Amino acid sequence: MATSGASLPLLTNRTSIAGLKFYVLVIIFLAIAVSILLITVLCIRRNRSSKKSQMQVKVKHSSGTIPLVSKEIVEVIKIGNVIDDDPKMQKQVECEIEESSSVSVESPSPSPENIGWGRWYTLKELENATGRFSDGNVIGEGGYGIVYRGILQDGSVVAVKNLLNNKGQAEKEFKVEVEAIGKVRHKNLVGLVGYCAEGAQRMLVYEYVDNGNLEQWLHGDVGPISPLTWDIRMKIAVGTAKGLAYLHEGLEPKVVHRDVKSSNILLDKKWNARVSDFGLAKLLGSGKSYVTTRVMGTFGYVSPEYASTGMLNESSDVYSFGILLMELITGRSPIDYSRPPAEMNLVDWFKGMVASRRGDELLDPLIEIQPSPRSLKRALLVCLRCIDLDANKRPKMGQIVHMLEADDFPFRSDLRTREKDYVPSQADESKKVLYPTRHAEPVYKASWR
Ligand SMILES: Nc1ncnc2c1ncn2[C@@H]1O[C@H](COP(=O)(O)OP(=O)(O)OP(=O)(O)O)[C@@H](O)[C@H]1O
Repeated sequence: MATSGASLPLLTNRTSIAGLKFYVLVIIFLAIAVSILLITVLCIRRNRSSKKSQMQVKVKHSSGTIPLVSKEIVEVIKIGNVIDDDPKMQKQVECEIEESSSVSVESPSPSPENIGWGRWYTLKELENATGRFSDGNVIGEGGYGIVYRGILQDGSVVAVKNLLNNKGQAEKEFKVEVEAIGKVRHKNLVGLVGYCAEGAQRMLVYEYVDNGNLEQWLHGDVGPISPLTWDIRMKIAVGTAKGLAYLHEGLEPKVVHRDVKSSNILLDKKWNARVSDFGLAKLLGSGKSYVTTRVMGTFGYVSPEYASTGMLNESSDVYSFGILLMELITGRSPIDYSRPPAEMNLVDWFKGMVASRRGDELLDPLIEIQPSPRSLKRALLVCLRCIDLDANKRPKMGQIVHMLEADDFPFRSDLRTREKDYVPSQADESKKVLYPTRHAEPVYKASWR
């Protein structure tokens, strides 16, 4: 009794904070603490349930005929030249070398009439098209935001990429993307049909490609026999090469994609390849390489010189294309930690197998009908040339198109190389084919368009 009696005057004492009594302050403090706690708990629960429903939606949406791939996108922060080797951290490389000064953060403010190449959509139009961005219309989610399927008022089907707008970085990428790809049209590229920039919202509206992406078909559950036959795989490789050749050689200024990978190769029902996601593309002045202010790409596909120096030109895309072609041949991911250590890195395993003349064992076991040895050798040689450590020795994308299509490649060009550059050993034909000492550059006709 004596104790509580003594504490009462202390509680009723006035404090120096706005002359409030001590007990009032205690009550205010407790109320704030309880509110913060409640808000935190509510936020966590909401977050969890929205993530869960998004996952369910993704499964629902693509469970038809397109296989699912479980994706964990993790950012890898690169310090200096060392790429983090932690397996858990290797899905995505995103290295900030220094803040870009060339790209303005201002929102574009076009009018529907003046953008020329497409349309500026209002938020309302895109809300209507996507059922208010309903979960049922989610196609998937990438590093830049959620992609929705939408039907415009004229009945055309589109993919609406709702960019994460709360990051300055996404705004910059948005502007780069719009300006770089707005006017680009090619049968092997996913066309941008418009965009929306309203308030804080930033959205890109693309043509809809209806048969999933290459990553899903290569690494999803397709059963014991892949629907991607050898011929289909080569068709996808050639189509991708044509799309990239157009970006590199058919535009002025040229465009380097910067994130060539299997999830960015969309497929239609006839297995035509459509290269998507120009979010990382950057316009380049012709004839010069370009030191970019940011290095971006996906781990496993990034060329060594691009990863370490930020030196960017189209040969970085050629390297990534080489990895993609390896992926098509082998059905393996560029980095796969579920494999034995010697096979985790696709490039190392691939080179080792070729060096020990076991090239035919590289073939994806899910391919039922084997390609001809000539066709396989041609593809293997193209891979090796694309991943040449000397970026200057890598072929151009237009040349790659011809190499992949030419019936007599590598045999004719290899013959020329041998005649001109070195005395052939008596080694077997495959060794000669796969290891020319210098790359012959046959004269290619520019027919890749
Ligand atoms: N035009 C399109 N038509 C149909 N599906 C698309 C289209 N664009 C993207 N998608 C699908 O939406 C999903 C997300 O694509 P997005 O390009 O945003 O990410 P990603 O390529 O998976 O990853 P990242 O952002 O790292 O490139 C993928 O499943 C992709 O196949």
